Amino acid sequence: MLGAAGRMGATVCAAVEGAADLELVARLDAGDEVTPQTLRGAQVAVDFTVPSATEANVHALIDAGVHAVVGTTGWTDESRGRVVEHLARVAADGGPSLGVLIAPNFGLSAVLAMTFAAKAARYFESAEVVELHHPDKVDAPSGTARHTAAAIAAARADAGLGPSPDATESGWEARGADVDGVRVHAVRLRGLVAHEEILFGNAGEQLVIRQDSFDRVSFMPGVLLAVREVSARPGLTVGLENVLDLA
Ligand SMILES: NC(=O)C1=CN([C@@H]2O[C@H](COP(=O)(O)OP(=O)(O)OC[C@H]3O[C@@H](n4cnc5c(N)ncnc54)[C@H](OP(=O)(O)O)[C@@H]3O)[C@@H](O)[C@H]2O)C=CC1
Ligand SMILES: O=C(O)C1=N[C@H](C(=O)O)C[C@H](O)C1
Repeated sequence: MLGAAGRMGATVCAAVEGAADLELVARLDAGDEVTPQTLRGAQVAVDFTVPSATEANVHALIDAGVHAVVGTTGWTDESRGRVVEHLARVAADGGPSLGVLIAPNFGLSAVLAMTFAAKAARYFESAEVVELHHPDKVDAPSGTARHTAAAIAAARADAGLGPSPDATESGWEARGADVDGVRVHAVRLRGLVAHEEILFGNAGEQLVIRQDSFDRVSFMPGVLLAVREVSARPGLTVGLENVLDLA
């Protein structure tokens, strides 16, 4: 477990220790090197660290011949592309066929909300995303909101829809972040864990899809499923929806 002392890391360690078919062999945190020695024979590593560290961790895991399950946010098309290239290079050099699974959200309610939103997107003129989190979160907007907005944008483009209507002439800073042309708003509030609302509008009607993770245990079935499945999926997989066959 990389990021073992963190909020997610500690919860994952407890979940792995509670699973009869899994064994927790190493707990690494900030300041620990990721090497075959520190990984202590691990077959799969789980990374819940920080956006600034996760890419280097994944490359170190590939070099160590260990499959990776990654929940940390901050990934871009470019950083994911470098992982694909690294995995291909290792395989071409006769190295192990490794799997890396990066998921912005392991919660079933969040994965389903994103899936439903992607399906709904083509039918609505307007779409916006609101993500709500605990105030100790370091990134904004959330990885889940970015993934959701990107899926909505792709569905709108497929359907030939243009931008959501918006006559705002000034005060753009109040309109949230622009993620692939979809406005994303971030709320930080003590007491919250992780929540998302996806709003769709047409003349005279609205659809709101909302999901709530009230406790980090909500992410554990998805994380454990990914740990069990990642070695059977060589290359890079992005999103738990692919493992759940929802994509
Ligand atoms: N995909 C999903 O389902 C979910 C994803 N997340 C994401 O997971 C990440 C972690 O979230 P959370 O657990 O709340 O954050 P925390 O800050 O609680 O935990 C991060 C941990 O990683 C440690 N760390 C920092 N740098 C390194 C490094 N180079 N190597 C190993 N460990 C390191 C930190 O140590 P220190 O504090 O000493 O710096 C800390 O213990 C975030 O990106 C968050 O958005 C969160 C929930 C669900
Ligand atoms: O930092 C968090 O807490 C969470 N991070 C992920 C994200 O940015 O989407 C997943 C979930 O929302 C919790």
